[in-house]
Amino acid sequence: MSFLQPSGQVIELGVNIDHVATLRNARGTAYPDPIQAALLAEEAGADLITLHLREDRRHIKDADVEILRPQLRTRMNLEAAVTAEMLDFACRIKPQDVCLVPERREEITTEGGLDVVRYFSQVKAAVQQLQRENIRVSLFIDADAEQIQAASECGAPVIELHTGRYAEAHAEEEQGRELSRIEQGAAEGINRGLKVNAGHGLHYTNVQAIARIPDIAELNIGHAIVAHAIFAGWRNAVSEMKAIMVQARLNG
Ligand SMILES: CC(=O)[C@@H](O)[C@H](O)COP(=O)(O)O
Ligand SMILES: NCC(=O)COP(=O)(O)O
Repeated sequence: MSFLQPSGQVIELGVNIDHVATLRNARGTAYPDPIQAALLAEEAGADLITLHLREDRRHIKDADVEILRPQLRTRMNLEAAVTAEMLDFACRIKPQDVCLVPERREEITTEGGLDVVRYFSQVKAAVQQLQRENIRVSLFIDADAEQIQAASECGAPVIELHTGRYAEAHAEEEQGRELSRIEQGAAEGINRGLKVNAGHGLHYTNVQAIARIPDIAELNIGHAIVAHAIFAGWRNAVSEMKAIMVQARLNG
């Protein structure tokens, strides 16, 4: 369910279920079930479900994606690296959305945005391959004018601005600078006719400033929701995040 805001721009919540799978994999049990988490998240207000099939399968497994795809009532946003293996998998599963992300096996989490400038030809080919399967492609990039331009020029209709540096900023001044970068990046994306999303490291007290940016259509949030769910319950963690986002957008 999307909330139409005075600005006319809907703010949507993509719930990333990766770390439900992290907890499941910790003991090799079948629980907690990421599929159940996704379906309950939809009931609690998620507008889409995001999941990151990493090369090392540290959390989401191929079967999670395969089983979930036909069951989702909203839509699936599959995050994947720009590799033949992942592109072929995505073309077989045909999620509504694929977000191309950078990936290094040794990273703890996604460290930066996809370098579309450096890998332009490969990313363009990946975008075209996915679009041939009627998959909408998003590029997970830093809020950088050159990257936004390259994303537009390679034919991707959507960008997701990496909010990690904003989320990890300790000093208020640094966080303000990062917020301005994201605001400018979002405006640049809109000027280029792109759908602009954002995500990474967002939580219950830093999401408001991002949700207030009227050019941003969708926030993908996972780790903080899974963490909060331990104390508040899964449905509440999702519904609370959605309510905070909507209220922030309404307040402007
Ligand atoms: C691309 C992104 O920022 C998130 O999807 C993040 O990758 C979540 O997965 P990890 O926590 O495994 O990095
Ligand atoms: N693309 C961001 C995402 O899906 C969730 O990132 P995080 O909230 O787990 O940091």
